[in-house]
Amino acid sequence: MVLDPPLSAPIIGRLTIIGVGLIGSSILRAAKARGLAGTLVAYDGAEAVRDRALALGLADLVAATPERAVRDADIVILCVPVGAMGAVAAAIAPHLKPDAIVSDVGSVKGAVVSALRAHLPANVHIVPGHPVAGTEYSGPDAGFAALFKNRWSILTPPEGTDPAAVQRLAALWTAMGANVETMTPEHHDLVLAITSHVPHLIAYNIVGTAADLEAVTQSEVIKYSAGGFRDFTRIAASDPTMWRDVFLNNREAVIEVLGRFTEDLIALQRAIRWAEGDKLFDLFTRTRAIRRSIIEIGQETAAPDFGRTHD
Ligand SMILES: NC(=O)c1ccc[n+]([C@@H]2O[C@H](COP(=O)([O-])OP(=O)(O)OC[C@H]3O[C@@H](n4cnc5c(N)ncnc54)[C@H](O)[C@@H]3O)[C@@H](O)[C@H]2O)c1
Ligand SMILES: O=C(O)C(=O)C[C@]1(C(=O)O)C=C[C@@H](O)C=C1
Repeated sequence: MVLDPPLSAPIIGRLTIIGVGLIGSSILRAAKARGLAGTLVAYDGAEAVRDRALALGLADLVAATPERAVRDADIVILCVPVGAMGAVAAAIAPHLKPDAIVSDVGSVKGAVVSALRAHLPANVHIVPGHPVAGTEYSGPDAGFAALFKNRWSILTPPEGTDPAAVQRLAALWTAMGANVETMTPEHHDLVLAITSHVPHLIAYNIVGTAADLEAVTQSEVIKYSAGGFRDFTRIAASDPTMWRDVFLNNREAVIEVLGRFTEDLIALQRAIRWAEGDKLFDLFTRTRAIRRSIIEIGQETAAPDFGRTHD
């Protein structure tokens, strides 16, 4: 997957990325590859990450403080774990220029919107976002420029946000290859609970259960994990800080979806207990069709409408 060639002129003057991990470094790489900003600035709370960002040449300036990083920035994107968004917003708030756009890439939106609004001044534009693209790896070495190509980037601007600011951020994501969609934070959090958050919880749980089972020793887990279990271990290798913060900040939607999921699981358990093969066969046929339709439209990250019925 390759990005389009560089633009003839930048579309942003100064772009600042706070948090140079998988997502932050991917934005820097994509922006650099396509020449999207006049000046690229990076800051990370960890000195080792700042040193690595310098060594990798990810930005024109790797700032030593958040204050310095956001000075004169036209767009600032917070790429830190969801639980750190409020503290970062508080640290940069007094140093932002009027009319700057402040965005983020957090996997949860309602809690982040509240955290940003609580700390940022009224003279900046808050346009929260979430690129629905990632991997199980973290850190500045894990990023790559084409991460967002043909993936969704969801923007959740609070009511009353200047449409021109939303448009400028959308243009940045489009230039990085993403397809942009706008929705409310609440809708985002419910959709992502089913398509991303609960699937991760299921993966963490099944791998934990397997590891705890006496009969399945560590070596057997590895030895026989060529099939479906291996896919779960990939997801369950995702960053613990990031995912702790996701679940702590999207509790309501995750608990709602988990309730539905648990009911459906119990129904499957009953079908197995009573040897109701037709029920199992019907569900598996329906889910196979969903997978095939996702592949057909080339959108492996699209949210399927499961349309499950309860008995
Ligand atoms: N990993 C994914 O698949 C994925 C996909 C989409 C969105 N996201 C979201 O993107 C954000 C970043 O995730 P990531 O995978 O890039 O994480 P990461 O662990 O690779 O990088 C996060 C970086 O933030 C830095 N950081 C943490 N607290 C900080 C603070 N207070 N001030 C400055 N820097 C700080 C860390 O040192 C680290 O370098 C999260 O909010 C996550 O929910 C992740
Ligand atoms: O592909 C993966 O490894 C991911 O988990 C990426 C994934 C997802 O669930 O789709 C994870 C969290 C994000 O907020 C967005 C994307």
